[in-house]
Amino acid sequence: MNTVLAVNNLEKSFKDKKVLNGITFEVKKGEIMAILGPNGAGKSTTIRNIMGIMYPDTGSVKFENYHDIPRHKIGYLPEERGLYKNVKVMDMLLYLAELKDYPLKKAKERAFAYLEKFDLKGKENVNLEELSKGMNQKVQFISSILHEPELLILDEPFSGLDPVSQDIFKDEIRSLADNGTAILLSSHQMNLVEEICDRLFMIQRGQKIIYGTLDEVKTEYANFKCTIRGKNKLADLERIPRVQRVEQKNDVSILYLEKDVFPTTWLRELPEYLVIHELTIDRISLHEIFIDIATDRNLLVEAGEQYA
Ligand SMILES: Nc1ncnc2c1ncn2[C@@H]1O[C@H](COP(=O)(O)OP(=O)(O)OP(=O)(O)O)[C@@H](O)[C@H]1O
Repeated sequence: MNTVLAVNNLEKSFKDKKVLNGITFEVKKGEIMAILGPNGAGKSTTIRNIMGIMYPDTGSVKFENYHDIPRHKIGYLPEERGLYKNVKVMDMLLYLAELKDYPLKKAKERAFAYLEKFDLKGKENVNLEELSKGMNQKVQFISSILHEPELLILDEPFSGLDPVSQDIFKDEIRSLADNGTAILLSSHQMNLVEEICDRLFMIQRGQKIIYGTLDEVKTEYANFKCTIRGKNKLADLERIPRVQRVEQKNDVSILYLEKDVFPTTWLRELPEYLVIHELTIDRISLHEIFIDIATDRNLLVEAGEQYA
């Protein structure tokens, strides 16, 4: 797959506070890459450096086949919403497409089609300030894709959307990638990230923590967890070999297992005194990996794991 965007070793400080420290990753044609991290990790700063809204102290941002940032080839949904107010929906869409040198006739056709797709048919002549927050977000999203960008950067595209709209966004983002658009997306909704992303780049305090395909990350970092329904003493569960920690709520206990546990071997060796009404074994979710990192519980490190 062709690399569309290459971010290399970005460093950025505000006064004497370093907020980006060696950020390096690529976004390839046709893939959805998620940039993840706790609040204040440096995601928006990374995106702003890519967009040329601010400049890094060192490091580079390179676009395939371009020396400078090809603004007409990029679509950008910023974290800040509702940038325009007293403007009609269609006027704003066409104005922004024109700024990207996109043919007017084609822009208009695409705008009508997208408004219909996003359940905004008939809103062409409504002022943006009269639309709900979610509707505004849909219009802003349409404006970021109307000119058929090669690279689409979405900062928190799902925030504030109801589940139906989230699904519409999700399907559209997936279909854009399937048609070749390179997509960089920041989001805190780990379930959605897990559903649509091909690769992810997780940062904390401006530094890389995890970088790889969703499958690689899950296999590498998502240890198994065993959920048992049945009344058991915490101390008994904690004594079971290869159990890293236990969380209990009423009769349900979740046993987080160490890395490289083989579930079949581990299950065979469970002590007979355990009360088990139900038992399931799964890999921990991206959400749990994220929480480990964001809360500095960081079991990955405690387990002696090397970062990717
Ligand atoms: N213009 C600025 N001046 C000073 N500090 C800044 C500026 N912009 C961002 N920062 C700081 O840089 C750090 C990273 O901020 P950034 O907005 O990139 O985080 P983020 O990962 O996007 O967070 P969130 O998930 O909350 O949106 C934070 O500590 C923030 O306070």
